[in-house]
Amino acid sequence: MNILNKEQLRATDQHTIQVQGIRSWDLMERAARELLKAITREFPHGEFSILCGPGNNGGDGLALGRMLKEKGINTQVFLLESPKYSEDNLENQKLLEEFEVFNLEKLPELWPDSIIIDALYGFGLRTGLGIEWKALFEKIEGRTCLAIDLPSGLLADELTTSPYVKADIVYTFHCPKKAFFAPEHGIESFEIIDIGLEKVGDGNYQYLADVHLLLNQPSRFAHKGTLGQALLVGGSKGMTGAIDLATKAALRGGCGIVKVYGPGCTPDLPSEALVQRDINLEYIKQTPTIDAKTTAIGIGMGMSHNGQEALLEFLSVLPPIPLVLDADALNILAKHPEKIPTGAILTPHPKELDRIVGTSKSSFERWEKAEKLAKKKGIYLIVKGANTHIFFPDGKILVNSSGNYGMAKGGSGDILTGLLTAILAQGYPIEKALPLGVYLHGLAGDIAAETLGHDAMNAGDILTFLPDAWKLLRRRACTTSKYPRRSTEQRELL
Ligand SMILES: NC(=O)C1=CN([C@@H]2O[C@H](COP(=O)(O)OP(=O)(O)OC[C@H]3O[C@@H](n4cnc5c(N)ncnc54)[C@H](OP(=O)(O)O)[C@@H]3O)[C@@H](O)[C@H]2O)[C@@H](O)CC1
Ligand SMILES: [K+]
Repeated sequence: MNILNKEQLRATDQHTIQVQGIRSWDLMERAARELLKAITREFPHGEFSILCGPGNNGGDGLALGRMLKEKGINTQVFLLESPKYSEDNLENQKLLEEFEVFNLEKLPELWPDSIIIDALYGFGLRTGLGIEWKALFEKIEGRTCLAIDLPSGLLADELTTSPYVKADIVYTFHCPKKAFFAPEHGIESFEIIDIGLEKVGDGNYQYLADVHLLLNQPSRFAHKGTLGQALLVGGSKGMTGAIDLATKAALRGGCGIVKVYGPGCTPDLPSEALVQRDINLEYIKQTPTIDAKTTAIGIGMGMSHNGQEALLEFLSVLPPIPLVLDADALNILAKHPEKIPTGAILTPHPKELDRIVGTSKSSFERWEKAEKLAKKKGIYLIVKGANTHIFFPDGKILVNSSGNYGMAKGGSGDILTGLLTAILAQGYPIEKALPLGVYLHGLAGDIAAETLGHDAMNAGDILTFLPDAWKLLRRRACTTSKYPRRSTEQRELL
C-alpha cells in the first residue's frame, strides 16, 4: 500500500474523480458512509459531538453528522465560523438541517457524555495551528475522541510541535500518513478507511500489506541441502542468551540447517543446531570458517566489543552471500563505517542507528539520515521500532504494519536477526526476505500479545508463536491464490 503525501493524495483524489466519472462531493459522501460504518461498529451505543472545520475535512464531518442523525443516533454538529468554506463543505451545510456555528471565543457546548468527532482539519493544513486553539483542545482532552483522516492540527508529512487534537482513534482515508509513524506524535491507534481511490502505480514509500504474496512454495522434494544453511555468529560471557534466541528463531525460520559460531562459553543450544565454539572462552577471537554450503550469515548478537577484531577480520573474508549485521556488530561498525560491506543488511534500533549516523532531533530527521546512508553505502537498513522501517539502497522505504509494544523486551531483536538469516538462507531475494521476516516477527508478536497479553509476554513468546504466524501467512496465500498449488499439509490448513 502506497503511503502518500498531501500532494499525492490530492492528485489521487483528482485522478479518481476523472476515472470514475464522479464529483468530489460523491467521494466525500463515500468517505462519510464508510466512516459511519466504522464508527457505529466500534461504538454501537454512542452519542456524538462533531466539530467541523471550513474545508473538506469539515465537509466529511457534516456529511457524517447527517448520516448519524438519519439513523436516529443522538448527534450534535458544530461548524467553525469562517470567512470561507470549501464548495463541498457548503453543499453539506445545506443538506444538514441543524448545526451550530462556533468560534474560538465562543466554544461549543458539548454534551457531557458524547464521543467527540474531530473534523476540523485534515491534510489541507498549510502550517501548524496557533496557541489560540489550546482552549478548545483542552476542553476535549480526556474525552473519547475520534479524528477524521488526521487529528486536527497535525501536519500530514512533517514534525508538528504546535497544538493538535489528541485522538483515541484516527480514521484515516486510503493510507496511513507519514506523521502517524513518528513516536513524537503519539498516535496510538489508526484505522485505514478504504474509499475506493484509484491506485496510481507502486511508489517508493509503502506500508506493508499482502505479505503472503512474497512466500515461496518449497518443493515437495526439498531436503535440508536445498533449503539453505544459515550461519549465526555471536555471544560472549554474560550475553549468550542473544545467540540462543537467534538460533531458536532461525530454527523456526524454515531453512535446512542452522550453524552457530560462539565463544567457548556458549551454552548448550537446541540439538537441531550445529554449534562450533571458539578457543577463547569469553568472547569470539577467531574468525569462523565459512564453508561453501553456507547461504546466509547473521552476526553480532551479544558479541560484545571484545569481538571487534574477529568481526573486522571476518568482514574481510566474506563470500558474496546475504549478511545480516546486528547489535554489537553495529556498535563496532559505528566506529569503522568504512568497513560496512556493500549489500549488507543492518538491523539497528534508533540508538544504534544514531551511533552510525549521529543523533537526530526527530524521527523525521533520523528517517532522512537512514535513507541517505542506505543509498550512499548501497546497504539495507531495518530501523526497528513500533513501525519498523526498511530502507533499501534504491531509495525504497517499507513501513511494517505488524507488531505491538509487548515486543519491546530484551531479545526481540536477536529473534528478528535469526529469523531474517534463515529466510535469506533459503534463497529468498533480499527484497522479499526483509519484508517477510519483519512482518512475520511482528505477526508472531501480535499472536503472542493476543494470547498472553502485552504485559506478560516476553521475547521468547515470539518464538513460541512463530509457527502460528507462518501458518497464518500460508493460509492467506492459499485462500487468495486463484490456482494454488496445495500440499496435503496446506489443504489441512484451510
Ligand atoms: N483524497 C482524499 O483522501 C479525500 C479527502 N477528503 C477529506 O478532505 C480533507 C482535505 O480537505 P481540504 O483540502 O479541504 O483541507 P482541510 O484539512 O479540510 O483544511 C482546509 C482548510 O483549512 C484552512 N487552513 C489551512 N491552513 C490553515 C492554518 N494553518 N490555520 C487555519 N486554517 C488553515 C484552509 O484555508 P485556505 O488554505 O483555503 O486559506 C481551508 O479552509 C482530507 O483530510 C479528508 O478529510 C474526503 O472528503 C474525501 C477524499
Ligand atoms: K480531523
